[in-house]
Amino acid sequence: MPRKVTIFNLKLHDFRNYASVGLGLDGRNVVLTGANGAGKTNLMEAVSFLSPGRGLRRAAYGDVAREGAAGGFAVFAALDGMQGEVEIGTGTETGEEGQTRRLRVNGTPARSLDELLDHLRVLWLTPSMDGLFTGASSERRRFLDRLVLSLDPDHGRRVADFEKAMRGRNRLLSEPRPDPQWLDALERQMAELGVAMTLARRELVGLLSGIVEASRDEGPFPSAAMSLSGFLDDALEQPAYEIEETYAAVLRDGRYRDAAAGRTLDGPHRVDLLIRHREKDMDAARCSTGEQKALLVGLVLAHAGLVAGMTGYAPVLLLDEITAHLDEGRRAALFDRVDALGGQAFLTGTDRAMFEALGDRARFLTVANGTIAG
Ligand SMILES: Nc1ncnc2c1ncn2[C@@H]1O[C@H](COP(=O)(O)OP(=O)(O)OP(=O)(O)O)[C@@H](O)[C@H]1O
Repeated sequence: MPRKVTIFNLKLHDFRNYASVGLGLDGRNVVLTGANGAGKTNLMEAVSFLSPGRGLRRAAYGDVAREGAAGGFAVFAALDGMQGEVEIGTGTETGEEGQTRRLRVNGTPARSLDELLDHLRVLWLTPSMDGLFTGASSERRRFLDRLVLSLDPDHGRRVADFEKAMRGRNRLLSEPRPDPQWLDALERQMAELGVAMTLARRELVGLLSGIVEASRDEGPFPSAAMSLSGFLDDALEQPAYEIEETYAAVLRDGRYRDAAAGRTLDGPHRVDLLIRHREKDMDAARCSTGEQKALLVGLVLAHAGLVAGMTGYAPVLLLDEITAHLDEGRRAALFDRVDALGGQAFLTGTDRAMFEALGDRARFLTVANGTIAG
Protein backbone atom coordinates (compact mmCIF):
# COMPACT_ATOMS: atom_id res chain seq x y z
CA MET A 1 0.00 0.00 0.00
CA PRO A 2 1.48 3.39 -0.92
CA ARG A 3 1.90 5.95 1.82
CA LYS A 4 -0.30 8.97 2.04
CA VAL A 5 0.57 12.59 1.44
CA THR A 6 -1.76 14.74 3.53
CA ILE A 7 -2.34 18.43 3.14
CA PHE A 8 -3.57 19.50 6.55
CA ASN A 9 -3.54 23.24 6.18
CA LEU A 10 -4.14 25.46 3.21
CA LYS A 11 -4.14 29.26 3.02
CA LEU A 12 -4.86 31.42 0.02
CA HIS A 13 -4.19 35.10 -0.30
CA ASP A 14 -5.48 37.26 -3.17
CA PHE A 15 -6.09 34.11 -5.16
CA ARG A 16 -8.86 34.55 -7.80
CA ASN A 17 -12.08 35.30 -5.87
CA TYR A 18 -10.48 34.58 -2.45
CA ALA A 19 -9.15 37.61 -0.60
CA SER A 20 -7.83 35.58 2.30
CA VAL A 21 -8.96 32.15 3.41
CA GLY A 22 -7.56 29.41 5.61
CA LEU A 23 -8.64 25.81 5.64
CA GLY A 24 -7.80 23.06 8.12
CA LEU A 25 -8.12 19.51 6.80
CA ASP A 26 -8.10 16.16 8.54
CA GLY A 27 -6.51 13.89 5.94
CA ARG A 28 -9.77 12.61 4.51
CA ASN A 29 -10.88 13.31 0.97
CA VAL A 30 -12.44 16.75 0.49
CA VAL A 31 -15.72 17.38 -1.31
CA LEU A 32 -16.34 21.00 -2.30
CA THR A 33 -19.87 21.86 -3.32
CA GLY A 34 -21.49 25.19 -4.10
CA ALA A 35 -23.18 27.22 -6.81
CA ASN A 36 -21.61 28.00 -10.16
CA GLY A 37 -18.91 30.63 -9.79
CA ALA A 38 -18.58 30.10 -6.02
CA GLY A 39 -14.85 29.34 -6.13
CA LYS A 40 -14.64 25.52 -6.12
CA THR A 41 -12.35 25.23 -9.13
CA ASN A 42 -10.32 28.17 -7.88
CA LEU A 43 -9.53 26.27 -4.69
CA MET A 44 -8.47 23.22 -6.69
CA GLU A 45 -6.35 25.46 -8.87
CA ALA A 46 -4.61 26.73 -5.73
CA VAL A 47 -3.77 23.13 -4.78
CA SER A 48 -2.51 22.51 -8.33
CA PHE A 49 0.06 25.27 -7.73
CA LEU A 50 1.72 22.84 -5.34
CA SER A 51 3.16 21.29 -8.50
CA PRO A 52 5.50 22.90 -11.05
CA GLY A 53 3.90 24.73 -13.98
CA ARG A 54 0.97 27.05 -14.34
CA GLY A 55 -1.66 25.00 -12.58
CA LEU A 56 -4.74 23.18 -13.76
CA ARG A 57 -6.01 26.09 -15.85
CA ARG A 58 -2.58 26.80 -17.38
CA ALA A 59 -3.36 30.39 -16.52
CA ALA A 60 -1.24 33.47 -16.95
CA TYR A 61 -0.15 34.41 -13.43
CA GLY A 62 -1.61 37.90 -13.85
CA ASP A 63 -5.08 36.35 -14.21
CA VAL A 64 -4.74 34.37 -10.99
CA ALA A 65 -4.10 37.29 -8.65
CA ARG A 66 -7.39 38.61 -7.29
CA GLU A 67 -8.82 41.38 -9.36
CA GLY A 68 -8.26 44.69 -7.62
CA ALA A 69 -5.49 43.32 -5.37
CA ALA A 70 -2.29 45.34 -5.34
CA GLY A 71 0.26 42.52 -5.66
CA GLY A 72 0.44 38.90 -6.68
CA PHE A 73 -1.23 35.83 -5.17
CA ALA A 74 0.06 33.48 -2.49
CA VAL A 75 -0.71 29.89 -1.56
CA PHE A 76 0.59 28.26 1.63
CA ALA A 77 0.27 24.61 2.51
CA ALA A 78 1.36 22.57 5.48
CA LEU A 79 1.57 18.93 4.64
CA ASP A 80 2.88 15.57 5.63
CA GLY A 81 4.70 14.86 2.39
CA MET A 82 7.16 12.47 0.79
CA GLN A 83 9.97 13.77 2.99
CA GLY A 84 7.93 14.28 6.14
CA GLU A 85 6.24 17.42 7.38
CA VAL A 86 6.88 20.50 5.33
CA GLU A 87 5.57 24.02 4.80
CA ILE A 88 5.31 25.19 1.25
CA GLY A 89 4.68 28.76 0.17
CA THR A 90 4.31 29.81 -3.44
CA GLY A 91 3.11 32.92 -5.17
CA THR A 92 3.93 35.55 -7.69
CA GLU A 93 6.13 38.59 -7.62
CA THR A 94 6.31 41.32 -10.20
CA GLY A 95 9.84 41.96 -11.36
CA GLU A 96 11.66 43.15 -14.45
CA GLU A 97 10.60 40.04 -16.40
CA GLY A 98 6.93 40.48 -15.46
CA GLN A 99 5.19 38.08 -13.07
CA THR A 100 7.30 35.18 -11.85
CA ARG A 101 6.38 32.41 -9.47
CA ARG A 102 8.47 31.90 -6.35
CA LEU A 103 8.66 28.93 -4.04
CA ARG A 104 9.69 28.66 -0.42
CA VAL A 105 10.12 25.35 1.33
CA ASN A 106 10.16 25.64 5.11
CA GLY A 107 10.81 29.34 4.67
CA THR A 108 13.87 28.86 2.44
CA PRO A 109 13.73 30.04 -1.19
CA ALA A 110 13.87 27.08 -3.58
CA ARG A 111 16.06 27.14 -6.67
CA SER A 112 13.41 25.64 -8.90
CA LEU A 113 9.69 24.84 -8.82
CA ASP A 114 10.71 21.23 -9.53
CA GLU A 115 11.57 20.97 -5.81
CA LEU A 116 7.84 20.62 -5.24
CA LEU A 117 8.07 17.14 -6.73
CA ASP A 118 10.25 16.06 -3.79
CA HIS A 119 7.28 16.58 -1.47
CA LEU A 120 4.11 15.67 -3.33
CA ARG A 121 2.67 14.84 -6.71
CA VAL A 122 -0.58 16.51 -7.70
CA LEU A 123 -2.67 15.06 -10.55
CA TRP A 124 -5.93 16.42 -11.90
CA LEU A 125 -8.88 15.80 -14.11
CA THR A 126 -10.95 18.81 -15.14
CA PRO A 127 -13.89 19.36 -17.52
CA SER A 128 -11.55 21.18 -19.90
CA MET A 129 -9.92 17.79 -20.55
CA ASP A 130 -13.23 16.35 -21.80
CA GLY A 131 -12.28 17.19 -25.37
CA LEU A 132 -8.93 15.42 -25.13
CA PHE A 133 -9.78 12.63 -27.57
CA THR A 134 -11.47 14.85 -30.16
CA GLY A 135 -9.26 17.93 -29.87
CA ALA A 136 -5.90 18.83 -31.37
CA SER A 137 -2.96 16.45 -31.05
CA SER A 138 -1.09 19.21 -29.19
CA GLU A 139 -3.55 18.75 -26.29
CA ARG A 140 -2.82 15.02 -26.12
CA ARG A 141 0.92 15.68 -26.25
CA ARG A 142 0.62 18.12 -23.38
CA PHE A 143 -1.44 15.59 -21.44
CA LEU A 144 1.14 12.89 -22.15
CA ASP A 145 4.04 15.11 -21.11
CA ARG A 146 2.32 15.94 -17.86
CA LEU A 147 1.90 12.23 -17.17
CA VAL A 148 5.61 11.68 -17.85
CA LEU A 149 6.60 14.70 -15.74
CA SER A 150 4.87 13.43 -12.64
CA LEU A 151 7.16 10.38 -12.77
CA ASP A 152 10.26 11.89 -14.29
CA PRO A 153 10.97 15.43 -13.05
CA ASP A 154 13.64 15.96 -15.77
CA HIS A 155 11.12 15.64 -18.55
CA GLY A 156 9.92 19.25 -18.38
CA ARG A 157 13.44 20.60 -18.86
CA ARG A 158 14.05 18.18 -21.75
CA VAL A 159 10.90 19.33 -23.56
CA ALA A 160 11.68 23.03 -22.96
CA ASP A 161 15.30 22.64 -24.15
CA PHE A 162 14.21 20.71 -27.25
CA GLU A 163 11.74 23.45 -28.14
CA LYS A 164 14.37 26.13 -27.60
CA ALA A 165 16.85 24.34 -29.89
CA MET A 166 14.10 23.85 -32.48
CA ARG A 167 13.18 27.54 -32.40
CA GLY A 168 16.88 28.36 -32.87
CA ARG A 169 17.04 26.04 -35.91
CA ASN A 170 13.86 27.49 -37.41
CA ARG A 171 15.23 31.00 -36.99
CA LEU A 172 18.55 30.06 -38.54
CA LEU A 173 16.87 28.37 -41.49
CA SER A 174 14.95 31.56 -42.21
CA GLU A 175 18.26 33.38 -42.85
CA PRO A 176 19.56 33.64 -46.44
CA ARG A 177 22.81 31.74 -45.74
CA PRO A 178 22.57 29.83 -42.46
CA ASP A 179 25.82 28.69 -40.86
CA PRO A 180 25.94 24.90 -41.46
CA GLN A 181 28.06 24.24 -38.37
CA TRP A 182 25.65 26.05 -36.15
CA LEU A 183 22.81 24.09 -37.76
CA ASP A 184 24.71 20.84 -37.15
CA ALA A 185 25.11 21.74 -33.46
CA LEU A 186 21.45 22.62 -33.00
CA GLU A 187 20.30 19.49 -34.81
CA ARG A 188 22.62 17.32 -32.70
CA GLN A 189 21.07 18.84 -29.59
CA MET A 190 17.56 18.32 -30.97
CA ALA A 191 18.38 14.70 -31.78
CA GLU A 192 19.66 13.99 -28.28
CA LEU A 193 16.80 15.72 -26.47
CA GLY A 194 14.13 14.59 -28.94
CA VAL A 195 15.07 10.94 -28.62
CA ALA A 196 15.29 11.16 -24.82
CA MET A 197 11.83 12.76 -24.77
CA THR A 198 10.44 10.09 -27.04
CA LEU A 199 11.88 7.23 -25.02
CA ALA A 200 10.51 8.72 -21.79
CA ARG A 201 7.07 9.04 -23.38
CA ARG A 202 7.24 5.50 -24.69
CA GLU A 203 8.25 4.15 -21.32
CA LEU A 204 5.31 5.94 -19.68
CA VAL A 205 2.87 4.54 -22.24
CA GLY A 206 4.26 1.04 -21.63
CA LEU A 207 4.03 1.32 -17.84
CA LEU A 208 0.57 2.86 -17.96
CA SER A 209 -0.67 0.19 -20.34
CA GLY A 210 0.52 -2.42 -17.83
CA ILE A 211 -1.53 -0.82 -15.03
CA VAL A 212 -4.58 -0.44 -17.27
CA GLU A 213 -4.30 -4.12 -18.20
CA ALA A 214 -3.93 -5.20 -14.56
CA SER A 215 -7.02 -3.26 -13.43
CA ARG A 216 -9.13 -4.23 -16.42
CA ASP A 217 -11.75 -6.17 -14.54
CA GLU A 218 -11.96 -3.82 -11.55
CA GLY A 219 -15.17 -1.98 -12.28
CA PRO A 220 -17.04 -0.08 -14.92
CA PHE A 221 -14.27 2.02 -16.39
CA PRO A 222 -13.29 0.98 -19.89
CA SER A 223 -9.65 0.39 -20.59
CA ALA A 224 -7.61 2.46 -22.99
CA ALA A 225 -5.27 0.97 -25.57
CA MET A 226 -2.54 3.54 -26.09
CA SER A 227 0.15 4.02 -28.68
CA LEU A 228 2.37 6.78 -30.01
CA SER A 229 2.54 7.70 -33.64
CA GLY A 230 4.06 10.34 -35.85
CA PHE A 231 7.78 10.34 -35.10
CA LEU A 232 10.34 7.73 -36.18
CA ASP A 233 7.73 5.05 -35.69
CA ASP A 234 9.85 2.43 -37.49
CA ALA A 235 13.18 3.35 -35.89
CA LEU A 236 12.31 3.10 -32.22
CA GLU A 237 13.41 -0.49 -31.76
CA GLN A 238 17.01 0.55 -32.44
CA PRO A 239 19.41 1.51 -29.64
CA ALA A 240 19.09 5.17 -28.55
CA TYR A 241 22.32 6.37 -30.23
CA GLU A 242 21.19 4.92 -33.56
CA ILE A 243 17.80 6.62 -33.27
CA GLU A 244 19.64 9.87 -32.58
CA GLU A 245 21.72 9.36 -35.74
CA THR A 246 18.58 8.64 -37.73
CA TYR A 247 16.81 11.76 -36.45
CA ALA A 248 19.88 13.97 -36.98
CA ALA A 249 20.01 12.71 -40.59
CA VAL A 250 16.29 13.38 -41.06
CA LEU A 251 16.85 16.96 -39.87
CA ARG A 252 19.91 17.46 -42.08
CA ASP A 253 18.12 16.12 -45.15
CA GLY A 254 15.03 18.17 -44.37
CA ARG A 255 16.69 21.59 -44.17
CA TYR A 256 15.41 22.92 -47.52
CA ARG A 257 11.94 21.57 -46.93
CA ASP A 258 11.79 22.95 -43.37
CA ALA A 259 13.16 26.32 -44.51
CA ALA A 260 10.38 26.50 -47.11
CA ALA A 261 7.75 25.46 -44.55
CA GLY A 262 9.08 27.91 -41.97
CA ARG A 263 9.06 25.18 -39.30
CA THR A 264 10.52 21.78 -38.44
CA LEU A 265 8.30 19.12 -39.94
CA ASP A 266 9.74 16.04 -38.19
CA GLY A 267 10.21 15.56 -34.50
CA PRO A 268 8.74 14.61 -31.15
CA HIS A 269 6.64 17.79 -31.35
CA ARG A 270 4.57 16.04 -34.02
CA VAL A 271 3.79 12.88 -32.05
CA ASP A 272 0.23 11.95 -31.28
CA LEU A 273 -1.04 9.78 -28.45
CA LEU A 274 -3.53 7.40 -30.03
CA ILE A 275 -6.19 6.08 -27.69
CA ARG A 276 -8.74 3.38 -28.36
CA HIS A 277 -11.58 2.00 -26.25
CA ARG A 278 -10.32 -1.55 -25.80
CA GLU A 279 -13.57 -3.33 -25.02
CA LYS A 280 -15.37 -1.73 -27.97
CA ASP A 281 -12.28 -1.75 -30.15
CA MET A 282 -13.13 1.78 -31.18
CA ASP A 283 -11.18 4.99 -31.57
CA ALA A 284 -11.82 7.06 -28.41
CA ALA A 285 -12.75 10.06 -30.54
CA ARG A 286 -15.77 8.13 -31.84
CA CYS A 287 -17.08 7.05 -28.42
CA SER A 288 -20.02 8.74 -26.67
CA THR A 289 -19.45 11.65 -24.27
CA GLY A 290 -20.08 9.39 -21.26
CA GLU A 291 -17.80 6.67 -22.64
CA GLN A 292 -15.06 9.21 -23.26
CA LYS A 293 -15.38 10.54 -19.73
CA ALA A 294 -15.24 7.02 -18.27
CA LEU A 295 -12.19 6.25 -20.43
CA LEU A 296 -10.46 9.41 -19.23
CA VAL A 297 -11.31 8.69 -15.59
CA GLY A 298 -9.90 5.16 -16.00
CA LEU A 299 -6.73 6.58 -17.52
CA VAL A 300 -6.20 9.19 -14.80
CA LEU A 301 -6.84 6.63 -12.05
CA ALA A 302 -4.40 4.21 -13.68
CA HIS A 303 -1.83 6.97 -13.84
CA ALA A 304 -2.41 7.83 -10.18
CA GLY A 305 -1.85 4.13 -9.38
CA LEU A 306 1.36 4.17 -11.40
CA VAL A 307 2.66 7.28 -9.61
CA ALA A 308 1.79 5.71 -6.25
CA GLY A 309 3.59 2.49 -7.22
CA MET A 310 6.70 4.24 -8.55
CA THR A 311 7.12 6.84 -5.79
CA GLY A 312 5.67 4.85 -2.89
CA TYR A 313 3.29 7.76 -2.17
CA ALA A 314 -0.27 8.20 -3.37
CA PRO A 315 -0.63 11.47 -5.31
CA VAL A 316 -3.03 14.24 -4.33
CA LEU A 317 -5.90 13.98 -6.80
CA LEU A 318 -7.98 16.94 -7.99
CA LEU A 319 -11.21 15.84 -9.63
CA ASP A 320 -13.18 18.85 -10.83
CA GLU A 321 -16.87 18.37 -11.60
CA ILE A 322 -16.15 14.72 -11.72
CA THR A 323 -19.69 13.44 -11.37
CA ALA A 324 -20.91 15.04 -14.60
CA HIS A 325 -21.56 12.38 -17.25
CA LEU A 326 -21.16 9.52 -14.76
CA ASP A 327 -24.15 7.40 -13.80
CA GLU A 328 -24.73 6.28 -10.21
CA GLY A 329 -22.89 2.97 -10.57
CA ARG A 330 -19.86 4.64 -12.11
CA ARG A 331 -19.87 7.35 -9.43
CA ALA A 332 -19.81 4.78 -6.64
CA ALA A 333 -17.08 2.81 -8.42
CA LEU A 334 -15.06 5.99 -8.89
CA PHE A 335 -15.23 6.82 -5.18
CA ASP A 336 -14.14 3.29 -4.31
CA ARG A 337 -11.19 3.47 -6.69
CA VAL A 338 -10.19 6.91 -5.41
CA ASP A 339 -10.37 5.63 -1.86
CA ALA A 340 -8.40 2.48 -2.72
CA LEU A 341 -5.59 4.63 -4.10
CA GLY A 342 -5.00 5.72 -0.53
CA GLY A 343 -4.29 9.40 -1.21
CA GLN A 344 -6.07 12.64 -0.45
CA ALA A 345 -8.53 13.62 -3.17
CA PHE A 346 -10.36 16.90 -3.70
CA LEU A 347 -13.66 16.58 -5.55
CA THR A 348 -16.03 19.32 -6.68
CA GLY A 349 -19.62 19.46 -7.83
CA THR A 350 -22.70 21.64 -7.59
CA ASP A 351 -24.83 18.96 -5.94
CA ARG A 352 -23.79 17.42 -2.65
CA ALA A 353 -26.15 14.47 -3.15
CA MET A 354 -23.92 13.24 -5.99
CA PHE A 355 -21.20 12.46 -3.44
CA GLU A 356 -23.37 10.68 -0.90
CA ALA A 357 -21.74 7.31 -1.63
CA LEU A 358 -18.48 8.67 -0.21
CA GLY A 359 -20.07 8.87 3.24
CA ASP A 360 -17.56 9.63 5.98
CA ARG A 361 -14.65 8.88 3.68
CA ALA A 362 -14.76 12.59 2.83
CA ARG A 363 -15.09 15.91 4.54
CA PHE A 364 -17.86 17.99 2.97
CA LEU A 365 -17.30 21.73 2.57
CA THR A 366 -19.56 24.38 1.11
CA VAL A 367 -18.06 27.11 -1.02
CA ALA A 368 -19.89 30.41 -1.53
CA ASN A 369 -18.56 33.68 -2.89
CA GLY A 370 -14.94 33.06 -2.04
CA THR A 371 -15.65 31.69 1.45
CA ILE A 372 -15.54 28.12 2.67
CA ALA A 373 -17.70 26.64 5.40
CA GLY A 374 -17.57 23.17 6.97
N1 LIG B 1 -8.45 36.96 -10.75
C1 LIG B 1 -9.71 36.91 -10.26
N2 LIG B 1 -10.11 37.79 -9.31
C2 LIG B 1 -11.35 37.74 -8.79
N3 LIG B 1 -12.27 36.84 -9.16
C3 LIG B 1 -11.93 35.95 -10.09
C4 LIG B 1 -10.63 35.95 -10.70
N4 LIG B 1 -10.58 34.93 -11.60
C5 LIG B 1 -11.79 34.35 -11.57
N5 LIG B 1 -12.60 34.93 -10.68
C6 LIG B 1 -13.99 34.60 -10.35
O1 LIG B 1 -14.03 33.32 -9.73
C7 LIG B 1 -15.30 32.74 -10.02
C8 LIG B 1 -15.11 31.35 -10.63
O2 LIG B 1 -14.76 30.52 -9.65
P1 LIG B 1 -14.65 28.97 -9.94
O3 LIG B 1 -14.24 28.71 -11.34
O4 LIG B 1 -13.84 28.41 -8.85
O5 LIG B 1 -16.18 28.57 -9.82
P2 LIG B 1 -16.79 27.17 -9.50
O6 LIG B 1 -17.29 27.22 -8.11
O7 LIG B 1 -15.85 26.08 -9.86
O8 LIG B 1 -18.02 27.24 -10.50
P3 LIG B 1 -18.63 26.20 -11.56
O9 LIG B 1 -19.53 25.31 -10.78
O10 LIG B 1 -19.39 27.14 -12.44
O11 LIG B 1 -17.50 25.55 -12.25
C9 LIG B 1 -15.99 33.57 -11.08
O12 LIG B 1 -17.01 34.30 -10.50
C10 LIG B 1 -14.85 34.44 -11.58
O13 LIG B 1 -15.32 35.67 -12.05
